Amino acid sequence: MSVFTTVTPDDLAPFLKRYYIGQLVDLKGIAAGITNTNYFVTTTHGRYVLTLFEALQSSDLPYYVNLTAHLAHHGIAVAAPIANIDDQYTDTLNGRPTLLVPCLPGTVVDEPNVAQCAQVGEMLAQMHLASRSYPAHMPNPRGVQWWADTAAEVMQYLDADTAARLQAEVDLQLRQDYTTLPQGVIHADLFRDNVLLDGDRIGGFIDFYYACNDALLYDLAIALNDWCREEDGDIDRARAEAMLQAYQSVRPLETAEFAAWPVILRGAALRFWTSRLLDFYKPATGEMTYAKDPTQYERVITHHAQRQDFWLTPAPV
Ligand SMILES: Nc1ncnc2c1ncn2[C@@H]1O[C@H](COP(=O)(O)OP(=O)(O)O)[C@@H](O)[C@H]1O
Ligand SMILES: N[C@@H](CCOP(=O)(O)O)C(=O)O
Repeated sequence: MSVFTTVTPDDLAPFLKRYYIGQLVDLKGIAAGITNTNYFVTTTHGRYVLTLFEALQSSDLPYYVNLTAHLAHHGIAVAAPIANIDDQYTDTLNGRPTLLVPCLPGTVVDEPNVAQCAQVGEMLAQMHLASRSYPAHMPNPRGVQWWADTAAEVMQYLDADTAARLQAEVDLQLRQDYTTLPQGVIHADLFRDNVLLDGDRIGGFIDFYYACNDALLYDLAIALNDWCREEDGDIDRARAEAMLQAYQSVRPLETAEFAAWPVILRGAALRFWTSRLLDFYKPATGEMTYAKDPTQYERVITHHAQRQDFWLTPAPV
């Protein structure tokens, strides 16, 4: 259950007076999510999601919040932040910075189909293009050096074989230079649980709190590694081809990206292998003890390392 800060209707009444969204009808905590407190807020005007940020400070929020406003302005399916009576997107409730957004249609899909993977690929490419005019810049706090530092921190807990494999992956990634690839704003965590789907249509991309500036191809690799992944860590060809073709129908990949693709897929997997190892062996105090399985991403890397064909055919010119 991810309601860390309790909000009662009495707490919310004065807060809602700072918005033009009607009177409170119902307030319900959202169980999904692992970082922030989220509530469904139903008013006489409609249904909204209220987020109370548990780790991010008010000063951290503008990059993410203005980004979603920018993307919504360009027609990308994201929840546009709602401004308060002072024309501010963020406010405060029960000692936490807050954000209020409309409730998007759809639900999280655990087992996506080919059409859904294509929709995600297409919208991801459109998100990459739409954010070219977004002026703010945020370096990736979880870039290659973070993978290397995190691997070093957890190495002591691993058996010798696993430690050697992890170190080899880190060394491989430290030899790459992804800064020469097309750069832009990336979501950086576009997993199945961060997209709402309404049938085969995207209800919305959510949870932009890892968004940053980095290689666009890396974002595509993160999404593909999750959306097209099978239980054993292998990638489903039909879903991968659909996602890549749909992405390229909007933003064809450049020659350098074709060359980088097999290795960046492993980098995108290493990002989550290391973060999951860290969550598993050194959970931060105050965080929920639930940690996702690190070996899932170790297996993804094993499959990528053995693969000859990476589903990319040049886009028609
Ligand atoms: N705009 C929205 N519309 C509908 N549901 C939402 C919206 N934003 C979040 N949710 C729901 O809240 C859950 C948790 O949101 P998320 O941003 O992933 O939280 P966390 O930051 O804690 O991981 C989502 O799985 C989804 O069910
Ligand atoms: N999608 C990631 C989890 C990202 O959320 P975090 O806040 O737990 O880092 C994964 O599946 O590992």
